[in-house]
Amino acid sequence: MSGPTSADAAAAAAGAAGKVYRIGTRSSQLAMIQTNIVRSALLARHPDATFEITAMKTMGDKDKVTALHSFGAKSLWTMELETLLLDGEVDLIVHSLKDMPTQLPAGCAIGSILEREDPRDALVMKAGSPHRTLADLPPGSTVGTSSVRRGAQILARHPHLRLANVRGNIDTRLRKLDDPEGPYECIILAAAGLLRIGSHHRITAYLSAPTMLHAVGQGAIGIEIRDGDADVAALVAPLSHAPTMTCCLAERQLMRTLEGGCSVPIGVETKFLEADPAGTGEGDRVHVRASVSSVDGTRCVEVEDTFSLNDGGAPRAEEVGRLVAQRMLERGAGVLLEEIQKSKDAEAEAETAAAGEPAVEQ
Ligand SMILES: NCc1[nH]cc(CCC(=O)O)c1CC(=O)O
Repeated sequence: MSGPTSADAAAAAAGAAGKVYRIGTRSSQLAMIQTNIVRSALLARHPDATFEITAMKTMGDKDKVTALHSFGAKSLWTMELETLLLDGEVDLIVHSLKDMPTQLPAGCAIGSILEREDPRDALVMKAGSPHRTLADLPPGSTVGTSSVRRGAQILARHPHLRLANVRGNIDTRLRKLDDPEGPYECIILAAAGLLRIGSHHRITAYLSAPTMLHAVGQGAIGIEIRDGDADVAALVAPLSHAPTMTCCLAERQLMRTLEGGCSVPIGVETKFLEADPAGTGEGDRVHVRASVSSVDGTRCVEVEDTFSLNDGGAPRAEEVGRLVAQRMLERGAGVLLEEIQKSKDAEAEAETAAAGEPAVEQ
């Protein structure tokens, strides 16, 4: 993704005055907060333009979904908004990058990736729980998560714990957690969501490598635009945060290469390492740690390395993601992915029969 030139930016700034831009978003609390972050940033740059918000419930927000896999589970959060985008009903969409499929529909593109909030997962204990860590929990305690990635990593280190699905938006999940009649002793949520909705006080502990690698794109906000819409591209490009963009493009390419589109236990941790200002000759680098686990957590392929970026921009970031994925495949990740695909196919069949709920959480 090449940044706009200053001439482009100036043209866009001049061109935006008096215009009305429509921003599409989900209507959840977190989605609205993230959309307002984007709207404020745009308004600060273009005080003479108008930015309207079109909020909707997507299929993923609704509790029951019939035959979900026929749509590809991953697009449940984005598909209807993308239809509005392609129809010209909205001009840009604000998403949690984590919820954006790695393959966007034809005609759609990522216009910007904003600076990442804390990408780690967070452990949240039930209100009043005396426990502070997963290791503290008595055998058989129930951890609420619908994410196969989180579940696999928990079972790998804490096979004495039990997993149970918990669905809904963040506040719904917190409510289900605190229900005295409820089954959960704790739940795992993205720290970013809790921080953004102002619920940092609910974070009992941050989870990170080697215990828990986070989801691809977690904690970052992505802006989706129409491919080739130069006006909107120039409008949103300055909102991008280059280090976040590098890390997230690498993570997304890793996932794409592994073809782990939806509900596959791929965990990552990516750190942008800025060039040493003392001038050791080393340019910017990126440190990547990534894993694929079996769903029960008993097997895992992990790769960790540091890569030079050499000012290679988006193509280099994606090359790094591809390299890490290839190393993972060389070390046997393909077998794990195949197994997971098989069990997902079987699950999808059962779900069609039962018109069950989606398991799309990353
Ligand atoms: N589909 C759920 C979702 N999508 C984005 C976030 C949190 C914010 C983020 O990861 O950027 C969450 C909730 C969660 O995983 O706890």
